[in-house]
Amino acid sequence: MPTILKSSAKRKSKASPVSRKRAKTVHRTADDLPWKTVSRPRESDLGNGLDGLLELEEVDDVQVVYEETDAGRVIRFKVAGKEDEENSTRVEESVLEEPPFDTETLLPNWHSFNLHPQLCRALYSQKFASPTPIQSQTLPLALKGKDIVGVAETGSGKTLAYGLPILHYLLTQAASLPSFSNSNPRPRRDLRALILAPTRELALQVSSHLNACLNQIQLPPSEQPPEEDIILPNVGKGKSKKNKGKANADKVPVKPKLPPLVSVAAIVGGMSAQKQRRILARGAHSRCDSWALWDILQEDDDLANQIERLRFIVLDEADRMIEAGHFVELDNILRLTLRQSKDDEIEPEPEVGLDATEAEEDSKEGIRDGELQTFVFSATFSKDLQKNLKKHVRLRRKNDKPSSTLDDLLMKLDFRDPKPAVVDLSPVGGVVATLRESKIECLGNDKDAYLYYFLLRYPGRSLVFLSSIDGIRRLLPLMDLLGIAAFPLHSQLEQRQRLKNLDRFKSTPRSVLLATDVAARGLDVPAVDHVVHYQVPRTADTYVHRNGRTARAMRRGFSLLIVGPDERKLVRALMGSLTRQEEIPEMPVELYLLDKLKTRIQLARQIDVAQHRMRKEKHDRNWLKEAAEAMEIELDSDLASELEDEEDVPSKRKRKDADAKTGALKAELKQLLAQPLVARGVSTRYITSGTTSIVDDILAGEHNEAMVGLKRAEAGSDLVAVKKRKPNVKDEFEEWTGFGAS
Ligand SMILES: Nc1ncnc2c1ncn2[C@@H]1O[C@H](COP(=O)(O)OP(=O)(O)OP(=O)(O)O)[C@@H](O)[C@H]1O
Repeated sequence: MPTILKSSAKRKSKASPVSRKRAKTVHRTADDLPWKTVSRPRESDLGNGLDGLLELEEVDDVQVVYEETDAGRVIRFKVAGKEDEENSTRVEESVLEEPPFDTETLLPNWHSFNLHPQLCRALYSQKFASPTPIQSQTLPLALKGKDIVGVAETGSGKTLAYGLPILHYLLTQAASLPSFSNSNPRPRRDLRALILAPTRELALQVSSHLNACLNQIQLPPSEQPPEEDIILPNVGKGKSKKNKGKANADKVPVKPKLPPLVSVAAIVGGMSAQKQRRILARGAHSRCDSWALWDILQEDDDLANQIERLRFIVLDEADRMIEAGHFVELDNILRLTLRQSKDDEIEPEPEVGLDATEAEEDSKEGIRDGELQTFVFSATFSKDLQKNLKKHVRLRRKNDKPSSTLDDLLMKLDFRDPKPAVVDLSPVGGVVATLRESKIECLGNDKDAYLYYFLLRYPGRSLVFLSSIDGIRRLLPLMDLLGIAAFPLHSQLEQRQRLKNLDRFKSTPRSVLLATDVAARGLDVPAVDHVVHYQVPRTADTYVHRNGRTARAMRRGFSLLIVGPDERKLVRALMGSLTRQEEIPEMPVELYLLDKLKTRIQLARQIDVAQHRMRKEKHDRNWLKEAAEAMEIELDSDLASELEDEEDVPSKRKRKDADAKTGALKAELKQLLAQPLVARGVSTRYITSGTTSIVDDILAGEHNEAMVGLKRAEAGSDLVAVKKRKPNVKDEFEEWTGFGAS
């Protein structure tokens, strides 16, 4: 039995003796009863997964009443108060007795926005004392109905910048809906807001971020579900004759739970289509969707109609959407949001600049009541694009061609606001102030050793970006053999596995996520210490977004570029594209230790190759037999004996030899891993002697555990001084436009 404490039950237990006394009997569903976990002595811990048997729950002050109804004998649960119904007050009224949320005192920095008190309560409980700059600049505009194009650095709180105005609107609207009553259960809610995100993880993350605000919501008395009793199967013996032949009381369903006031759901690919339809059928107010939505829309006319009546549409990481190559689906969804009457072509407006006076102009207009409001957010929008957006915003499309550029895409958006506000808070050079960048230049073949060195030298949570899935598949077993906790994340993993790996990464403080750029955008893992670019990214935007997985919400972060000889030009071009004046500093490396690590890596590679060969041989031997078994056919006797022959004595011996060789390599690696890595000049025999004394560091707890003789240090604290870039090199940068970089 799950422990579900509905808000009213919670309040009841907290209520003072006076309000308890005044509380009246309230009917609850079995799940809604105020269950409490039964405490038990520690000795009773059975272990072995049997604990679940002992997770008992109990409930107090509940009266079980049997009642004869037309449907037969039913059980009703009554959460009893002290007084009878006539001279009592509804327990929910204790809500009214609670002081309303005092935003002015508790959240003075949010007060001026006049957000719904329930949202303020949620912000307060999440300890969001002040709005971030993008939130404080966009909120007033959004709340007065402006369409917004928002650009701000990674990790700066863009989700709530668009999420809060949506939730505020929906909560305010919900308050004006008719209240519950037995005769008026809340009707199924329409879809009011659609948030499109480029990756599944991002869609799920946005959904949980917004739900974190909704989870705090306490319903006012008028919005509490009607007092409905749960009808459970008839357990009594005496079924009245009268009811025989009528609807079988045993099958009387439990009344469905009423949906919450506002809900957010994620529709993502890789989830069962049935489950997604169920989510939609329940009627979520607002949801974070991705491409999977289009599949459902094609079969659901009702939902398609709801899209036409949306109140909000959001494109999160809009520039990535066009890269992801899903123009067709996106176009189709956006086309549904067009209003027929507005679909006519409108002459382009004269071009206007993006100066301060314009921002003032922007704030004058807005959408009309009930119209669709559009938010487009990203950390990277080119200035050109913003200008084009301004210039063409009123040029509604007549052409039905799919979008291929961000300009096209934005033009597909049916901005109702004649002058959408562009709020551009992108940092100079594209990098947040709390991020430290560095690079290592090395031979391509040495990248593994440098990565390994970095992970040991600066233990923490590191997100390593690779440009290919094959690269991840190669690196993963090496990490495993070297004893480093590493998890993969790429598009060829099943969705469940992707989420599981992400969770493992989040919950393992010293771990590595080996990811493709599927993880570059939007992912909010608060404690990522380092981002490593195993390969130099192909565009400046990708560099910015990858780096944005660390140094989020004003925390410190570090990024490392591992640059092969053939990538140096690319790095220069990247810096030019970001209009950087200074070179990225070099990360210092103890080359003496690096050589030792190379030996380990070499061994790990040999083991991996040997294991791979063995697996492949086994697979080749077995596949025909397995295929035959799967198809339930018998192999031709000649073929069968041929396969048997392959199992002859010499090949068995060969396999045994190979096994032994791999075992020996593994033992050697194990021995190497067990030996401490000792920095040059350190005596391990007499730890107080040598050129570097390690005793003091050990006593002060400042030593690096994996590398004896090196102090524990934060990545970036020991970077080599930065050189100014040469002017002639700068010219070369400026010519480069990146590989599809905006
Ligand atoms: N007002 C606030 N005060 C403190 N923290 C906040 C506030 N608003 C949001 N955050 C936190 O900041 C973190 C980053 O927020 P969010 O994911 O919205 O950033 P973002 O700008 O969308 O980043 P990206 O561009 O990488 O997608 C989140 O963990 C969020 O909970």
